[in-house]
Amino acid sequence: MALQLPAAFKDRMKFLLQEDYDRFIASYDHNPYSSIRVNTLKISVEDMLARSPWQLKPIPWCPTGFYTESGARPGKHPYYHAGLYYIQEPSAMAPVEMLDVRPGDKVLDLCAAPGGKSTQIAAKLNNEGLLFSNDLNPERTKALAKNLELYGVRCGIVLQEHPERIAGRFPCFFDKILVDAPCSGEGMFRKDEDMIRQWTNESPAKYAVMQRDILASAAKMLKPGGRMVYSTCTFSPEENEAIIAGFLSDHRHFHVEVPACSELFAKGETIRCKQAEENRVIPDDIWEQVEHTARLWPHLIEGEGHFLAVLQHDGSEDDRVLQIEEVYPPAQAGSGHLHDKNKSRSARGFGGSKKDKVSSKSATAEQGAAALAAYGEFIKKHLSFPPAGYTVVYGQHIYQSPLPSTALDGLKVVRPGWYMGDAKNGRFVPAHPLATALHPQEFCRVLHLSVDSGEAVRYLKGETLDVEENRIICFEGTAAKGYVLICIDGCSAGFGKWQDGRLKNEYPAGWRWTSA
Ligand SMILES: C[S@@+](CC[C@H](N)C(=O)[O-])C[C@H]1O[C@@H](n2cnc3c(N)ncnc32)[C@H](O)[C@@H]1O
Repeated sequence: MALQLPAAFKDRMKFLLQEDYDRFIASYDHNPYSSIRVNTLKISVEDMLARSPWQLKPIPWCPTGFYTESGARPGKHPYYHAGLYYIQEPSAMAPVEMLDVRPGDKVLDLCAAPGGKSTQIAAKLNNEGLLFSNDLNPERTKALAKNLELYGVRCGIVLQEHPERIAGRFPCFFDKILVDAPCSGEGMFRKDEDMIRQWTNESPAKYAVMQRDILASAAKMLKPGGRMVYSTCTFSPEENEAIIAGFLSDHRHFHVEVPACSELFAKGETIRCKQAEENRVIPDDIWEQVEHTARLWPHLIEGEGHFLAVLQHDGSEDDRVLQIEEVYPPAQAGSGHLHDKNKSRSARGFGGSKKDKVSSKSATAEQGAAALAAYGEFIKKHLSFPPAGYTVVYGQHIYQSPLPSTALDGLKVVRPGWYMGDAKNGRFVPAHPLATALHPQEFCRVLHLSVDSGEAVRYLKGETLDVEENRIICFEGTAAKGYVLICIDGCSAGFGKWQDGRLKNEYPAGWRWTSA
């Protein structure tokens, strides 16, 4: 075993696993597994299998997840830049599969960055419903927002908030909540040696305090009859079974559901956990439930170490909570309103800098109305459908949001919705995330580039391309000149602007292909 595991960690694992310890330690001789999850917002699993440059082997607990063959470099392929798949560790795909997300659900991903599980939830929503993706870490929240944009999410809101503050605004609101908690990361030691360096014998107890608080806040936001999944990528029972046992003791209106695919996973570890929790009186019926939690052990499955618990609220339909449309009746795209930034603690648009931002004072009602009118015109001329939800304007940035901006007042908002573009001098300039969330048939001008011809990579590098007029596919009555949706092997990747045989590249500088 080449990895230097901390002695205290090995002692803990010996106590936890007993006769299975040797098999567990032998798993560190195996390379970590590599896998991708197909982004069904952009491409079907069948189509991805048909055009995959690598051999793909199904992951048993995730119908859209596939192991990649050794030597595959999925991060260096144009399909990655077009958001066709997310590179995600196999075990990390399990929690969302157990959340049972359906189109139309209101879902909260409370510890979401960098967005692996949020993009998985979004694919299950199929852009119908609402996804709140929150994380406390500002840097990680930027990566989260970028990933949601790359993967074509239209119904997402990104927050950077303390869970308790969100709970204050959205009590009993969500149908489904994922708490993929910050943890000591023991299950990731094989994949990421940094996690070993950061680990100390005190880490599990330190994280357990945070996990208890985050889960308690989450419970306040779940509607009666709703479902939560709690997950970690660590082995210590203090952060796993003990958190669930404590939670059930304090929340008797929840029970643990046996997860789907339970036959593939090991049961929760209650014997050792009970011994460790001997100072706390936890009734036997709770320990029986804790057994229904699941452990993904690296010596038993092809993936890294994970834990998950499905927590079902016992409430009934009688405890029905108002639906979004009842609280906030839908409005037409382009008929939104200016957001008063003084009421929001922050709102940064994609690519926006402080310099770019129009202060709420200078963004007068007149300018706001002009911006909205230009946006409405653009939508009518260029899109085949009216985007759902509310049009909200933060400074010069225009978003289409599943909620009106007043619903988010007082919260630290990173993205209030689908970023459509900017109002500049009375004009509307479309933004990159508008393009990445569109399907080819939804935009008035489309240019298809193929990976095989090399044009896709040239576009992703930011090059200007020579393109004959007859290659621009237009809606009836639309001229070839103007904004064009660029698709790579049929999936949207960004915008270009066509005129007189030249395609000006609108792919953002910060996203460009830099590989050789
Ligand atoms: C395991 S990671 C989440 C991984 C993510 N779910 C994914 O699939 O990409 C845990 C995250 O919790 C965030 N975090 C830490 N404390 C938090 C808190 N009190 N509230 C919300 N998020 C928190 C961390 O910044 C970190 O990004």
